[in-house]
Amino acid sequence: MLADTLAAIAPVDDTLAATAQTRLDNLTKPPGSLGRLESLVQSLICMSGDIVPRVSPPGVIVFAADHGVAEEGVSAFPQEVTAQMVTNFAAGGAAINVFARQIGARLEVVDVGVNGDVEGEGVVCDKVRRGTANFCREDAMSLAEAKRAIEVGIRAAGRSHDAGCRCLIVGEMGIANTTSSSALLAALSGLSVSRLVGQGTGIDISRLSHKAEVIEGALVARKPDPAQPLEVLAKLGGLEIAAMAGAYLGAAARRMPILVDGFIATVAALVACRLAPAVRGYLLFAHRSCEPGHDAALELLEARPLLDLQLRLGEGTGAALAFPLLEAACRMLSEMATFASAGVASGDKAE
Ligand SMILES: O=C(O)c1ccc[n+]([C@@H]2O[C@H](COP(=O)([O-])O)[C@@H](O)[C@H]2O)c1
Ligand SMILES: Cc1cc2nc[nH]c2cc1C
Repeated sequence: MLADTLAAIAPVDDTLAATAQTRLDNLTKPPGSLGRLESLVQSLICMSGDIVPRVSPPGVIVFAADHGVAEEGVSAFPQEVTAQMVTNFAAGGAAINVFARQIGARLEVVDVGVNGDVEGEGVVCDKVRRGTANFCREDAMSLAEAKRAIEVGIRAAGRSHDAGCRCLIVGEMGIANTTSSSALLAALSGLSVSRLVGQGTGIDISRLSHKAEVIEGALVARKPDPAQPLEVLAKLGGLEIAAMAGAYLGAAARRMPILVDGFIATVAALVACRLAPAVRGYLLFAHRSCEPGHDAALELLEARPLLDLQLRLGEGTGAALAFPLLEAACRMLSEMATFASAGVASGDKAE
C-alpha cells in the first residue's frame, strides 16, 4: 500500500496559477489587496485542480501513541497521560474537540500505539505496538512496524476523503513526542540538537540540557542515515509521527490540501517530503509553535506559517484555528463580485 500511494502522488498543477491570477484580479478589490489570502486560494486551486476550490468540510485526524524514551525523564507529564487524553478526546472534552466542532470538522481519533487499553467509544484502534522502545537502548521500532504505522495513516486519510472531507488537518497526542521529533529533525537536517530541543509540555529550563544529552546519545548509538528516511523513522520513532507522515502521503495522493499543525506535525511533514518530495506542494502551514525546533523545520521546508499565537499544545489545534482563513480564501473567490458584474470601474491593471 505504501508503494502504491507513493506512486500515486502527482505534483500540484502549477499551470492553473495564471488562470487563478486572472480570476483574482477581476474581483472587486485592488489587485493583490487581499494579500496572502490570494496566494492561499491560488495554492488550493493548484492542489485540487478545481478552479473553484472548496475546503469544507475539513477532516481532523488525531493519532495517539506512546514513546519508550519517556522513561528518560524528558517530559513534564507521565506516560499514562497519553491514554487518558485519548479517553478525553473520545468524550469530546479536549481543545481539539472544541475547535473541530467550531469549524464543522469530521474528527477521528486513532490509537496507533498507545501503551495501554484505551477507554472510550469511537476511537479507531489500529495499534501497531504498545508504544515504541526507548531509542536510547534500541531502535524505536522495526522497519516493518514503521511501514505499518505509515499505512495506518494512509488508511485514515482515505476514510476522511471517502467521508467527503476537502482538507486534512492531522494532529497528535504522545507524551515525549517532542523528544522523538527533535531527534528526527536533528537526524534529517544535521542541525545541532541544542538548537532544536524545547520545553515541550513544560519541562524546567534546567532539564533542557538533559533532554539534549538524551537525544545526542541516541543519535550516536542509532547512527541514523539521513538518506534513508524510513530507517530514520524506525530508529527514532514514533508511531504517531509515522502515521501522520502516512496521512500526508494519503491526502496528497488524493489531491487533498493539508493544513499542517505545530512542531511534531511539521517534523512528520518533513519525513513525508523526504519519502515523496511532491507532497510539499499539498502542504499549507497553520502556525509557528513555541517549540524552538519548529522554526528550523519550517525553514527546511521553506514554509511561512499563517499564525503565531504562541501555541504549544498539538492535537491539531493550531491548524483548526487557522482553517477559517482557508475557508475565507475560497469564499472570496466564489462569492465576490467581479468589476464587470458589479459595474465597478477597474484600475490600471485589472481589465
Ligand atoms: O505541536 C506542538 O508544537 C507541540 C509543542 C509542545 C508540546 N506538544 C504536545 O505535548 C506533548 C509532547 O510534549 P513532551 O514534553 O511530552 O515531549 C504531545 O502530546 C504534543 O501534542 C505539541
Ligand atoms: C494534558 C495534555 C494534553 C495534551 N494534548 C496534546 N498534548 C498534551 C499533553 C498534555 C500533558
